[in-house]
Amino acid sequence: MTTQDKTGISRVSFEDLTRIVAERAKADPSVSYTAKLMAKGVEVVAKKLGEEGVELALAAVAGPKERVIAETADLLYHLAVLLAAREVTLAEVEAELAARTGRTGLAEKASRPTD
Ligand SMILES: N=c1c2ncn([C@@H]3O[C@H](COP(=O)(O)OP(=O)(O)OP(=O)(O)O)[C@@H](O)[C@H]3O)c2ncn1[C@@H]1O[C@H](COP(=O)(O)O)[C@@H](O)[C@H]1O
Repeated sequence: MTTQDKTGISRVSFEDLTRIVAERAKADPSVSYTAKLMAKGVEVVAKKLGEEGVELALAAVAGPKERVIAETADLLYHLAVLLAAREVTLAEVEAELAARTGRTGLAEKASRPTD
């Protein structure tokens, strides 16, 4: 699920991360942080997501770019865990995003050839 771009940099997409998290949620909590966190229940998962959000906000205001990147990765991971805990699929979120894009008409503009 890790891919490499043209410059050889390894990447994991958010979509792939949600798949990894969904898979690890079924693992033994003694070997998987994901399974251990999910076993604590949605309240703990939600609290963790809130903490990571605050950490990213603080880094954005006063931290170096590397810290913002690291805190964003933490936030995205914990968001993936929260979605798994609430059995929300990324496809459902993407459909909501598409509906919003449709409301602004930007989807039509993006696909229309330039004048
Ligand atoms: N992306 C992540 C990821 N980001 C952060 N973390 C963990 O999130 C935890 C939270 O960081 P904290 O500094 O708050 O740590 P902590 O105080 O020990 O955590 P708590 O006791 O408060 O829960 C750390 O233990 C990190 O290891 C992650 N754990 C897992 N993943 C991904 O999930 C996959 C599966 O992981 P396992 O479930 O552990 O197999 C991995 O291959 C990764 O791709």
